[in-house]
Amino acid sequence: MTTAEVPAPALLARIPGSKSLTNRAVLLAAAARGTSRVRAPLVSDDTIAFRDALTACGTRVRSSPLAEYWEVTGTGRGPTGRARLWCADAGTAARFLPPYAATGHGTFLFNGSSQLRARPQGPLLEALRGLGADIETGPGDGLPLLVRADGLTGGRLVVDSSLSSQYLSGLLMAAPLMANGLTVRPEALVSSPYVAMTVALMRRFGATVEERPDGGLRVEPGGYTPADPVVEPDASTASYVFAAAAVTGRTVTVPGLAAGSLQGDLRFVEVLEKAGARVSVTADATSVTGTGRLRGGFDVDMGEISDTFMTLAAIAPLADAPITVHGIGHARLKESDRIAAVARNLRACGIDTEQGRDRITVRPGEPRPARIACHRDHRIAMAFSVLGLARPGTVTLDDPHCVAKTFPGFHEEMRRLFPAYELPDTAGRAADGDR
Ligand SMILES: O=C(O)C1=C[C@@H](OP(=O)(O)O)[C@@H](O)[C@H](O)C1
Ligand SMILES: C=C(OP(=O)(O)O)C(=O)O
Repeated sequence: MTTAEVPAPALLARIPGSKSLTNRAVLLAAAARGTSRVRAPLVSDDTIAFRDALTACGTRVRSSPLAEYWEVTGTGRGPTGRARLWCADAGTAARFLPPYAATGHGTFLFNGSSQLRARPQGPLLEALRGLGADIETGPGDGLPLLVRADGLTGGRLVVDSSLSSQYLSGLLMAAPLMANGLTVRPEALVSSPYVAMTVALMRRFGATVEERPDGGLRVEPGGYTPADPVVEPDASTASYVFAAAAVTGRTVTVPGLAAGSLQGDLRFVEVLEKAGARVSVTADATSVTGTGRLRGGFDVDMGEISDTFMTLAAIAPLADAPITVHGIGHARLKESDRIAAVARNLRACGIDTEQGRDRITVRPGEPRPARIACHRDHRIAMAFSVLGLARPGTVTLDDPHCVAKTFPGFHEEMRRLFPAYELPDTAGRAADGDR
């Protein structure tokens, strides 16, 4: 082999913990009687908001000095007393915490940023009211909401899960604290891997959950027992460094994100494989090796892994043929209307796109420099940063700090891995909504 043929060494990415696993683990630990340790938690805006909301209603959480673990002391029941819970931008807080609060006794006022207040809560409220919970809301069906809690007996429910899976996850996690447990069937479930993650973690904390032949789930009463789960690196976050591997022709490895992962978003690597990258998922790590070119000419359903569709869409102009993503209508209801935001930003780069209710097509083209409107959506910022890595000088983010929702050190890690990555101007941060 000549020197020219020696492959560049793999880049080892340091990807912080999963937001979804951290927030589930902290909630289940709060509901368990005794002390749990949540190891390698994500420390970011979303998980700090979630942790602080739980602390506000009486849970003790202590971080080890370097946040290698959070020690959570739970009471074995729902919260008691009066508290205000600030959910910031975190959909998981707004959807997981009200059902937990309703199993307790007291009054709990939930609120969040203007971005979060615009996100729908209707199916969750309907389900909780169907279980007898007393909940007051403002004029819409979102936050703010007041839960006047007096315990829940549980029962049977059908939950509209067409807008978000988080309603079902929230109800499931509260179910072991209901006197008679819960039998629940989702209708039109999106993002189903997150429900599988919920069930797996509930079992880890000692709950009994059975799958029923009609697609429903039966959760037995009896609460939770403490556990010491290790949080995996976040698979949605890893999608940016994997995409970066694909467009730069390098190999990126994420240790700890491996076969048997509880995160559906790890399947994003299969999408990169379609686009021509080489992928390896072993018992210890996942690696993606790119060619520096992207193969297009495919149409892919990303409904179950919709947090990663933008990672693909932002680099899709670099492919040799159009790429269509479908099944992602619910991505319009997240931190931004993500289909519209991606289309508008690509258009600003001179790229031709076409959007439908639940789809987007991106046509090949050479992006021209543009200021990217992040809409305070961490994933818009991170996805377009990968395009900026592939085409230096094209991408300026209007709010580079918004990555802090799930990965405060994103830009620095991209720069460490890829010295050519242009660090954004870090002056200023868009307001995070009126509190
Ligand atoms: O349960 C979870 O942890 C999540 C579920 C998904 O939301 P939807 O179910 O609303 O699609 C995902 O987009 C979000 O980032 C995290
Ligand atoms: C949709 C997201 O977050 P959440 O719903 O948890 O606010 C996300 O992280 O992409």
